[in-house]
Amino acid sequence: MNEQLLEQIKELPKIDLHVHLDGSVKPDTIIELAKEQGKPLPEGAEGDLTPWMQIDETCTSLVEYLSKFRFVLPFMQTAESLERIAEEVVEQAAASGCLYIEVRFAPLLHTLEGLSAGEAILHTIAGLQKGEQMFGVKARVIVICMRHDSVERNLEVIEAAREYYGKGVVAVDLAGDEAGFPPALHQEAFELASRYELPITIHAGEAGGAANVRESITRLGASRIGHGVRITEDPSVIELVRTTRTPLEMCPVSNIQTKAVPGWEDYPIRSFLDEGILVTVNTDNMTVSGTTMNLEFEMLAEHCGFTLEELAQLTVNSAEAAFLQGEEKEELKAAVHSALQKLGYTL
Ligand SMILES: O=c1[nH]cnc2c1ncn2[C@H]1C[C@H](O)[C@@H](CO)O1
Ligand SMILES: [Zn+2]
Repeated sequence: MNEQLLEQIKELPKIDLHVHLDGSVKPDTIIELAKEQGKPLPEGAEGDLTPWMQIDETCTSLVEYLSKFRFVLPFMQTAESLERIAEEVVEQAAASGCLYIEVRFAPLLHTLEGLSAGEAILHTIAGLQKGEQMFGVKARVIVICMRHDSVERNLEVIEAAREYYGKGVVAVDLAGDEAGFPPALHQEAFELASRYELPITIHAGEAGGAANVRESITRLGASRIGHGVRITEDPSVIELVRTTRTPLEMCPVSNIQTKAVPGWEDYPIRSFLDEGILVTVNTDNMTVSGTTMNLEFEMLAEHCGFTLEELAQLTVNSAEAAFLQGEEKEELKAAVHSALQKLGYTL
């Protein structure tokens, strides 16, 4: 690929609106946490843990992809581990030139050793704040309800999210096995979120069809959609997403790995842009997917022919889609325009 473009991509500011905390743990950190916490690593897991934590090209589905998360969760049950991992996510985002990130995680996955959902949120926010100070990347939390959890458990998650809304938390989400658990199962939890005026994003149209995207917008009150690649299956859902200006948090490398799309030649991002959809590009899981924001942009340049200006436009879209106040969004957009200008381009 064009060497100059590769260099310029590194200089471009980025925004990652869809990155999971537990999918973005540095392998060496798990080795250290295992020692500190006196927990054994599974038999055979020695040296570089990357193969244990990263999906490979043989992955056939989202369910298989999700199996990778089981490895890290036992080491993410303490205040210290959540703070450290959150801080290190900010560090990794800084290395890709991110200005702003929204880091998501499911508090109930971190309550196996006594932390409450609220405490898990508190310590994740603390880690992000430390990262923000150290690495200069603004960082906020999106609180996840898991699809396999009961309505009662997820109502608890919404209550905990509300407690920290405006104090580090910016929104709530629904994640996990989309094919096995349709959006309607969680209507009650998201009705509560709407009553509390918590912004909502929902994973949909990844391992499930376009109808899930429609349901997430019309029944669960989503104002953003995680992935959404499969809206290609229904022109009326494309129209809904377009006319409601619902941003799509696309995660190209992850979408190829989970087989949400068959391959790069079918990746619909350019057609979505042409149709006037507010598209954003994100990592999903830096470790599980073996990706970074720089790599996502490189892939788009290589496989979808994106120019530097088009990539910068994606970051402007992300600023627009961010769960931030208007003024903060304008600041981010101005930073993108000025960085692009320094590189000799304008939008
Ligand atoms: O791409 C995804 N789709 C649905 N669920 C996901 C994806 N990436 C991660 N998750 C799940 C697994 C994690 O344990 C959970 C909380 O971050 O969210
Ligand atoms: Zn995700």
